[in-house]
Amino acid sequence: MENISLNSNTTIFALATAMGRGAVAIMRLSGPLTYSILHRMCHQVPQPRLASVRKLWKIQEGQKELLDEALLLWFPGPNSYTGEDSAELHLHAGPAVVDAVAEVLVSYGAIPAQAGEFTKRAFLNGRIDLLQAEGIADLVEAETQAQRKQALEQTEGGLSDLYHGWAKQLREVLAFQEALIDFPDEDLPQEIEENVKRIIVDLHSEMIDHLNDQGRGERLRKGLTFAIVGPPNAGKSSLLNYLADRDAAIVTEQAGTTRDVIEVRVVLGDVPVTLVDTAGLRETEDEIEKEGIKRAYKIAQNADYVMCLMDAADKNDCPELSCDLLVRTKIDLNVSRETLLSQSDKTVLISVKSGEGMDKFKSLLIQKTKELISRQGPPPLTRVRHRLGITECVQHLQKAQEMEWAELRGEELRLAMQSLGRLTGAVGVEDLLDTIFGQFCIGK
Ligand SMILES: Nc1nc2c(c(=O)[nH]1)N(C=O)[C@@H](CNc1ccc(C(=O)N[C@@H](CCC(=O)O)C(=O)O)cc1)CN2
Ligand SMILES: Nc1nc2c(ncn2[C@@H]2O[C@H](COP(=O)(O)OP(=O)(O)OP(=O)(O)O)[C@@H](O)[C@H]2O)c(=O)[nH]1
Ligand SMILES: [Mg+2]
Repeated sequence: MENISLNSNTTIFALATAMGRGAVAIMRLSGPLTYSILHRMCHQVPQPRLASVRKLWKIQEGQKELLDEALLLWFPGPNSYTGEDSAELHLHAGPAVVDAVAEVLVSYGAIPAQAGEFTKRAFLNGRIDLLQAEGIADLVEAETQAQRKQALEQTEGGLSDLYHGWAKQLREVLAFQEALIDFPDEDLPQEIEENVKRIIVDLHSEMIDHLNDQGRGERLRKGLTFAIVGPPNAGKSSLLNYLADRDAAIVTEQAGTTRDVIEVRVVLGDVPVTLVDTAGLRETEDEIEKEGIKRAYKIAQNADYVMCLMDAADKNDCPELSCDLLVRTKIDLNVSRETLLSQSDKTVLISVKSGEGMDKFKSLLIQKTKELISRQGPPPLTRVRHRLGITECVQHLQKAQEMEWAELRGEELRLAMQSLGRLTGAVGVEDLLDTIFGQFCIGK
């Protein structure tokens, strides 16, 4: 708790835009010294929330030096992003301008902000909850429209509403529960006891459904991983290069060309996908190749989708049993009748050389990414933190269902509520804050 009260006494600043890029750099300020710093720098502080052009001055030992002509915004607390007195200095983006302004801010008592500190203050001042703060972090990082939508929904409180709704129901159940404790059993209508049990059962199954989502929200947030595995020379690196639209991996006629794991990030069906090319799977005495093959298996194990590539002329079975798709390659060369006939849902035929089958293959991948992240119904959880919290909550509800005594059941319900409270940030989260906000970029 100590550093929380300390935080609000300091005035922090950070560049909110990327350093060294663009025409304008936005310097953000938040904290109690904001007004006096603005006043010292520009003499006439603009009207609240009214963008105004001002000359920015550095005054030292009676010398007055012009630093920049900037657009200023002054947000008196609590009507600001952080809830504190804040300001924005829209500077010319040259690094020398930014450095000179930062130096003056420090000399006037402001300190550089930590990663995520503006948003952390917004949370500590009750303007947003923890789930919304995480949503903002995701929105800042979103690369695709689908990611933007998911992050925005969380920022707007979609997930918070879901968890608050559950917490509210638990509170009501708890109230019934207290009634059961306070009055002798005989006096209470049977229905109350049954009602309590039914609500717990329903909540429990709703949370299980929320957890059983195949990690859709987390997958969309972080992007998917598609592994390309198979025997040597199957055309794995050729396919990677084709999908990446550049020569990311070395391709040769020699079996065993690729040894390292090669990752390329692409966007498929509005989802960021990391394609991973791997060493060809085979028995080998070569130490380097052995290590590459070990890594290939590990990649396949952790991938969201595994494609096994095999030469269409290869009569062997797929060496990676847990693959999701068998891709028969080089169909521009001689292909046996059996191979052509053996096409199934799990098999596609391609040639990166002639382009044959590539459109169908690509649309299949896009369809797959959509399946892996598609959802209906309530907002999905988007982080491991959420998964752990809801799992904890489910465990308490499970115990509550097993309890004979109302007193013990009440305790489990209280613990279940606490798990939800930690997710929204309503209770006991001091220990989490550094982890959560530390992942933000500076200036957020
Ligand atoms: N220049 C700039 N652009 C930005 C932000 C910012 O801080 N500065 N944002 C942030 O990172 C986002 C917008 N979010 C914001 C949310 C609340 C307030 C705010 O000042 N709210 C006050 C006053 C509202 C009003 O003007 O009526 C409030 O809610 O009381 C500002 C930005 C995205 N764009
Ligand atoms: N005719 C034809 N040749 C192909 C096709 N795809 C790949 N090749 C050739 O097959 C050979 C091996 O291709 P790679 O992409 O290096 O195969 P790989 O699976 O990455 O091989 P390793 O890295 O050794 O495991 C190269 O000579 C490619 O030019 C194709 O569709 N048609
Ligand atoms: Mg290769």
